[in-house]
Amino acid sequence: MVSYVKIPSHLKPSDPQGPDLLTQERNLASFDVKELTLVLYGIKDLERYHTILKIIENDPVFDKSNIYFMGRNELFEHAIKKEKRLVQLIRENKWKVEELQFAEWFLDMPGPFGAHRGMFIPTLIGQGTKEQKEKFLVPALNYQIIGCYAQTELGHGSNVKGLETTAIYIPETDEFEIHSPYLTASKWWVGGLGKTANHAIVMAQLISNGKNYGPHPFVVQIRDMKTHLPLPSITIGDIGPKFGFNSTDNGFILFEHVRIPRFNMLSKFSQIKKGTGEYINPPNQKLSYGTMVLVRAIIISGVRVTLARAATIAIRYSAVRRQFIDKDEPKKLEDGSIVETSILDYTMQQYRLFPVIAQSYACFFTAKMMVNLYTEYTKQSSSGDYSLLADLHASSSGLKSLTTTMAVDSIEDCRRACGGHGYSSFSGFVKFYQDYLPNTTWEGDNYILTHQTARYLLKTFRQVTSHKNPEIYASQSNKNPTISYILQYLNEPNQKCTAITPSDFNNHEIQLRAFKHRVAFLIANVVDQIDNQKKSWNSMLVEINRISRAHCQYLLVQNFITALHQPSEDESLRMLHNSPALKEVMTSICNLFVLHTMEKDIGDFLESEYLTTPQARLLRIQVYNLLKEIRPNAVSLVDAFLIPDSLLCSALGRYDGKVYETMIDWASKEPLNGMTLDFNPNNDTFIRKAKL
Ligand SMILES: CCCCCCC/C=C/C(=O)SCCNC(=O)CCNC(=O)[C@H](O)C(C)(C)COP(=O)(O)OP(=O)(O)OC[C@H]1O[C@@H](n2cnc3c(N)ncnc32)[C@H](O)[C@@H]1OP(=O)(O)O
Ligand SMILES: Cc1cc2nc3c(=O)[nH]c(=O)nc-3n(C[C@H](O)[C@H](O)[C@H](O)COP(=O)(O)OP(=O)(O)OC[C@H]3O[C@@H](n4cnc5c(N)ncnc54)[C@H](O)[C@@H]3O)c2cc1C
Repeated sequence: MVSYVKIPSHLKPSDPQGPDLLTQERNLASFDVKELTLVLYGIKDLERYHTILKIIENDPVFDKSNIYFMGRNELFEHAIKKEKRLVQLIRENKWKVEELQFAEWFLDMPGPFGAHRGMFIPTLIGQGTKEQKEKFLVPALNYQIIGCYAQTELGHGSNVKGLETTAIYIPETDEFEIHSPYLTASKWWVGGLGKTANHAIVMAQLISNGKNYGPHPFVVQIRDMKTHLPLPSITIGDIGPKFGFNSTDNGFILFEHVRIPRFNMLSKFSQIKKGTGEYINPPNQKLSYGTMVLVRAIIISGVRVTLARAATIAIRYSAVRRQFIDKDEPKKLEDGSIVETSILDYTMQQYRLFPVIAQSYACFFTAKMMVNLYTEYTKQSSSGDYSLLADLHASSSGLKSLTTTMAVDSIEDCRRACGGHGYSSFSGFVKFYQDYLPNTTWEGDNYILTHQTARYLLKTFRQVTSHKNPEIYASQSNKNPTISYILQYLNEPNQKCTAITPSDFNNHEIQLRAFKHRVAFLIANVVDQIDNQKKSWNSMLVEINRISRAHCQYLLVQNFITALHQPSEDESLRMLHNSPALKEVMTSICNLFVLHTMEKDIGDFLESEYLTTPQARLLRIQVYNLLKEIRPNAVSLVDAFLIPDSLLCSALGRYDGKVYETMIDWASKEPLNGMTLDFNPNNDTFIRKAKL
């Protein structure tokens, strides 16, 4: 890239300690960073990581050095080129899902084929029959057709039952007619639809013999395979500029009595019989919403690396950045000279940033739990047993909501913790934040999703408490955390915390009891208000949100603690258990996650009367103690995430700590620096290219 500004050569490094500060930090670690990285990735995935990274970093098509200077059209073109190159690489290297996951992560750009891979293909896999897979999935996997997932409409998103697009069965021709009766029925927001896709999975109200059977998925070809123009009676467009995600062509589509063969209704679970139009019921009414459950689970698995990326930038920058001389504890160099204090040494900075590291590790263990639950469900459902679906839907909804909200809040906290430079695109936060933000809205708005989790919790509470002998559920409490805490609460509704010193709060039994008691107390309260005081659902929505949050925080806490203590077959967990140094640092991180989470929501714990006010003060002191304990390991804990510089794309978070050199180098490449302003008012051009 061209530099438009020549940087004077006389400059000495302004802070000779700068990059060295990171080396000094790394020397403080109490554990082996490589060992922790291995725990996080596992041996096989770490090999994959290095193989794929090398390919991506050495390919000029994936070069990101110009990315912060691109406008919408350039971004889109760049993304299309990347997608095409990625397809070539998939073919050349025969990449499977495992490799592709790394490639997509390193590419770091929402692209026009994202919905094809993330939603179109999974829906065909999950909901198509064998014949439908042959017809649509095989060409989709070969990129001969490119698809998108068209569910949301201009007028309805969350309320899927309220969708207005119809698919009416026409027995005479054995076809469906796809139609958008109102402007508000226009499909909207659909990723890859605006310019790229030639097929769509359209969620539409299935109507046969005059009866509406609710939203079902239909495969609809939308563009001509040769000209790429929209097919007759179909109107398509891009929805315009957005907060972020501008490298993707989110689109809209309207149908005017478009006919498709009956074959195109995805029919693994429910079918329409030829000629009669008879509807065959699915084994579970919500199976047509299956893609959403899968994608929510995938989103939860991705939160760990999002938090890790934000923490890496902010922690490394905070170690390098210095402001003020600490009057009480001035920092002295070996030669006795006094230097400004690294901002990572300020306790407020630690309080803002260390919990983000802890959140990332907490999400790592919960992602494992989510994958296990999903795998178990897939296994059972393949033999017709859908009994785990309700549990899976409840935990994936609530955890998607909690963890993605946590992630966007933490990216912003980390950005602000970098002061003014955090506001520059060169920080690596701006595009990253903009592109991540829709995770709180898509696949279910984060507030709406908590209703689903709460419904399940209230139902379970009512079921257990209405039984003459609730203990009959005890045998299920090992597998079902909700039943476990409800039973504990029923047995001991006035449980009290036994901590008398700050360090007592490191006791994992005390921590678990606190979270169990709090969530059961909150559920009991909501049940009482709805069932006995006859409060409406709407009047309880804030409490509904609170119980989903409390439940999911408990899941995160429980999964972390279990991972530290329970013997496991899991390769990563065995490595963790076998290393005393790793176990020690992970225990501190776990304690910080648990106690910081409690402290943030201390009102709930006090209200449930598990804690007293003096105990809340002790807890806070223990949070401060943990910050001090973690401080020497902070940089190494983020190094262990192994987020490559090419992905971070951050002047502040680089591994070598060369923050200031990079800031001025990148600024010199700003194209505006290649222009001169022409102030002659009689000229109709105000800006012209400078002669370099
Ligand atoms: C890999 C990354 C790729 C990223 C690309 C992402 C691009 C973005 C794509 C999209 O955003 S696609 C559009 C996604 N849209 C949504 O997620 C819409 C959100 N809304 C819903 O999911 C649902 O409508 C609702 C909010 C869950 C409500 O549904 P409904 O009104 O039908 O249900 P209820 O009456 O509340 O409940 C009925 C019953 O069904 C259960 N249930 C609801 N959903 C599911 C489900 N998905 N799976 C299983 N069960 C479900 C619900 O719990 C109720 O059960 P009971 O309480 O009656 O037992
Ligand atoms: C970048 C991006 C990409 C997307 N990609 C796709 C795609 O590929 N395919 C697709 O089909 N969709 C896609 N979507 C759409 C997305 O799934 C929806 O935006 C999402 O489901 C939320 O629906 P909505 O926008 O209609 O919000 P609304 O449902 O209108 O919600 C608006 C607000 O009202 C509140 N609210 C609504 N109902 C209630 C209630 N009952 N109680 C309390 N509060 C309520 C919500 O909490 C929210 O704050 C995408 C969205 C974005 C931003």
